[in-house]
Amino acid sequence: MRNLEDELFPSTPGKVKIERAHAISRQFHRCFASTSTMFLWALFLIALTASYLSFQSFVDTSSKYFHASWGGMHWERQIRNSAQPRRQNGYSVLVTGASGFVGSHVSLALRRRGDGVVGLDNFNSYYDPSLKKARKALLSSHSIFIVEGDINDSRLLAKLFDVVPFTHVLHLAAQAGVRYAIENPASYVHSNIAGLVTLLEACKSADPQPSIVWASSSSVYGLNDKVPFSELDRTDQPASLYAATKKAGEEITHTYNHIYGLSITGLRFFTVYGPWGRPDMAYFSFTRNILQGKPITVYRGKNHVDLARDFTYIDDIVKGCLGALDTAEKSTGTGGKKRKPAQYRIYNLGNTSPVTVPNLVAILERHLKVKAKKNVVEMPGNGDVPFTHANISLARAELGYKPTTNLETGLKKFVKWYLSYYGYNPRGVRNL
Ligand SMILES: O=C(O)[C@H]1O[C@H](OP(=O)(O)OP(=O)(O)OC[C@H]2O[C@@H](n3ccc(=O)[nH]c3=O)[C@H](O)[C@@H]2O)[C@H](O)[C@@H](O)[C@H]1O
Repeated sequence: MRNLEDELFPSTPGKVKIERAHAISRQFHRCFASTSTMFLWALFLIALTASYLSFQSFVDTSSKYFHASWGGMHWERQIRNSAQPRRQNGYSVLVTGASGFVGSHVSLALRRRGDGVVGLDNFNSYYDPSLKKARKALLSSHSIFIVEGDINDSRLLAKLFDVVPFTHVLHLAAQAGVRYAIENPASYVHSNIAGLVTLLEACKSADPQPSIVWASSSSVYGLNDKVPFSELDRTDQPASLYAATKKAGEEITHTYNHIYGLSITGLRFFTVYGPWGRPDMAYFSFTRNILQGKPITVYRGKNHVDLARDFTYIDDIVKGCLGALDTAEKSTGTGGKKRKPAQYRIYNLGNTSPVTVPNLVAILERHLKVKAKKNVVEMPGNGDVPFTHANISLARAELGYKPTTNLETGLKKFVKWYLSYYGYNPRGVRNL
């Protein structure tokens, strides 16, 4: 039988062979000893790495739930202060999307008349978050505190309702934009459906339950061609996923009203524009491009028919929101159970005088004193509808809603704001 020695030194003779074999054996044991030490070290390192990784995942998971940006006594004090009404029988309103266009305007209006306001906004990057931060700074200079968080965060919502017995929720947080839904459909489901349900769940469990006023959209009329659009018209032919999620929101809110007794008012906004507006909207991006000398794309409908919108000025929309809050009845549920039927309403908030897109451009050219480079193209089939036109009889009768600003005047105010905010900076970036 061949031994190790023979294997290693097949030709080594006698004693030398034996001594060398011992030496080899010592080496082998040393080597084996060092191998097992290495093995132990390796085991130790693996264990260390594994515990580090699981610690990391614990930190990641916990940070989801114990987010550093909210919680703590100081934070709660800020929330309570901000929610405190400064007038008799004033409201405590939770405004979602408070750093958004409509949200920031209504928050300021509520604060000015002495209501308490707490904002909630996730500051997402759908459009320049620095504009949202600037709106937040404006609100904060009026003692309005905005929580940075998402409406899908049920723990955060529960905490907010724990800290403040909100009388009202003005729900304006949403994924806006009709055409962007083609690019990012999931974000519409996330914010306009999942987020809405999370918020309603929190409202239903809150004690007391708040009254809810929320932003639906003129887009729910979709392919409806009966003008002007009335709340009684059909809304089952959406032309975009955005419209479909807003319509779904109307059905979802109805369910929560029916089962849990939440008082709910949906407002169908018609193409809202004005100072501090949304850079993704046509009037805003046209202004930027015209000032930069860049071409603008003007969509045109079938048979060369111009597209038209019932453009509605922000101050009119603010009055409509306040009218809805002021006429909202209390929710009727408690402990998650309805005690009696609660109010459920839907209103158009439009201007009632549609203007074509080429006309919008002509007004901007006049106010900016610059001629636009127009690129007129067929309307792509990406969710647009040819026209919108609101019948506002119901809102007028029940909310006292009465729009007073036409597009000419409203755009003048917008341009004035645009130039003061961005300056004449041709890159459309804010001068600080
Ligand atoms: O009422 C609503 O519920 C919605 O209003 C708004 O949608 P819209 O009415 O589509 O406004 P907006 O994009 O300003 O386009 C205006 C017009 O310019 C045309 N348009 C647009 C872009 C362009 O590059 N060229 C162009 O011709 C375009 O074809 C259209 O005819 C909100 O964005 C939306 O979030 C929702 O609130």
